[in-house]
Amino acid sequence: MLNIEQINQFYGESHTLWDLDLQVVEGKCTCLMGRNGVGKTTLLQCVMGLLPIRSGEILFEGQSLNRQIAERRAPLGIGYVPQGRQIFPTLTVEENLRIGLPARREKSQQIPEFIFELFPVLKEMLGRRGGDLSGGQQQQLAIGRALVIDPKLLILDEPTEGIQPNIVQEIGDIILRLNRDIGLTVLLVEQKLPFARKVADHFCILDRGRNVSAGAMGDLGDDLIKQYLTV
Ligand SMILES: Nc1ncnc2c1ncn2[C@@H]1O[C@H](COP(=O)(O)OP(=O)(O)OP(=O)(O)O)[C@@H](O)[C@H]1O
Repeated sequence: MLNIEQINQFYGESHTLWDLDLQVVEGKCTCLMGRNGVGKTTLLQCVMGLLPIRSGEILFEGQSLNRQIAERRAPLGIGYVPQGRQIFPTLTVEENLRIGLPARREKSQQIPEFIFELFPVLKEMLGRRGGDLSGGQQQQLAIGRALVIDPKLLILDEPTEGIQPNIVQEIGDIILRLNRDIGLTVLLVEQKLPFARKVADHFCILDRGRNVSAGAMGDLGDDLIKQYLTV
């Protein structure tokens, strides 16, 4: 569904992503892993059109995203939950959710009810300002906001970062439900190994901007973990 082919990315003169390939298979959950600073967020931002690539190609459903502006991603069906959530703190929960409505593939003025089935807390807090929510509730809002566009591919950047354990569990269950029951394709960055093992079918490990290993989650063994993931 998403094919990244030989991309190179630079911050100024600093070469950050090197000839990087990644395949995200339709209907599966792929977890991007690696230590801090290896380029995971940079890669997601390239996919979202928020950072330019110098060479290579990013294809979504066979169509090149290289020359498409960032705003085209949502109408094509790519939902994005950025690192740190980036909800609008002074807007209400409802206003945060409504932001995605114009980008829905099937136009609607209504926030889809299934978002409130997944996250009942958002319905209870519709009139609250985003900034007044707890970290876990903000993460649920960020995921809900990405789902408003009715995505085919959901991209999440460290959805469990700084979240209390019971909400981490809930977010894991929701990713599983979206992926396995509803068939949504998922690409996520995740550093917590048990969480990654629970939700993902495939892994891809980055090290210093390169894809150094990829495969089925069941094949992620101790050697790889020791070499590339433990601190
Ligand atoms: N705006 C920027 N300008 C210059 N260098 C940057 C910028 N953002 C990130 N970098 C550098 O690019 C490299 C990759 O960073 P990136 O945030 O993509 O890594 P990451 O794997 O997502 O790390 P983390 O797990 O800490 O979020 C790092 O060396 C980082 O310092």
